[in-house]
Amino acid sequence: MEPLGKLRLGVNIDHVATVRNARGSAYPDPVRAAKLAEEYGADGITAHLREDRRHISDDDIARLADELSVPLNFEMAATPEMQAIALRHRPHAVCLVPEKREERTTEGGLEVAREENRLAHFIAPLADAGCRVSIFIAADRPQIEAAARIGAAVVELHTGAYCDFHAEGRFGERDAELERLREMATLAHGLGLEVHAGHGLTYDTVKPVAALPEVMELNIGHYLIGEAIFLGLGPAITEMRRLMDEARA
Ligand SMILES: CC(=O)[C@@H](O)[C@H](O)COP(=O)(O)O
Ligand SMILES: NCC(=O)COP(=O)(O)O
Repeated sequence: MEPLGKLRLGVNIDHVATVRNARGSAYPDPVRAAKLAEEYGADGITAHLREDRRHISDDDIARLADELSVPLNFEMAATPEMQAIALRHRPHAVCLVPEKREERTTEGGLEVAREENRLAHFIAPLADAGCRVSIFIAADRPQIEAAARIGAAVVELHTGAYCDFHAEGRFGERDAELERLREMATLAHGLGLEVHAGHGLTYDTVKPVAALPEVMELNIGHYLIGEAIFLGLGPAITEMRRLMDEARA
């Protein structure tokens, strides 16, 4: 299958806020980073307002919603508090993610199959408000089928396991996970869902995911913010963009 179009890069700026919050200072400002990312070709900005506010703050979301020129992808847990915040700011996209307070980072995808009824009601007002509803999801058939049934517009496939296997040198398991991502991207696209992917992607792992023809957007943050220490944020994004384009050519 031919690639379905230009692969968009969403830059996640959460971990600029992590550095800021380590000192309780006003800097570095994630909104400034988002604007720089825009200048360097980010097609969108992703920010995750965690329930514990460990990085992005409510004020960051308000400013991002007001000040960005590219679409904001607002990641949040499926809670009434977060729904109210999303309805106040009406970002371009709302991506529902699973959250556990004790986790270091997002573990696995959202449980949709067992919560179909609740989630169908939860996303309806968001869609009515004009937000594209996305579900951060494991590469798992029943979950993807349930996401389609509840009327989500987008699924974002969790690439964390694929990246972890690569980092640990478990290449057989990495390749099996990539195959699962490939099959589930095809399934999701066939069900009418737009397919995104992200979590843990690096210069070493991005190309095989970028080459999946149904994937329309990658959301990448933690690695880019780390590379920004060495290269600067703009050049770090430029290099990621180059690798994505190379994989897609
Ligand atoms: C859902 C997702 O993959 C990102 O939001 C990522 O989780 C960044 O935030 P954390 O590093 O706090 O998990
Ligand atoms: N949804 C994934 C995302 O926004 C970025 O994840 P990461 O690159 O910070 O792991």
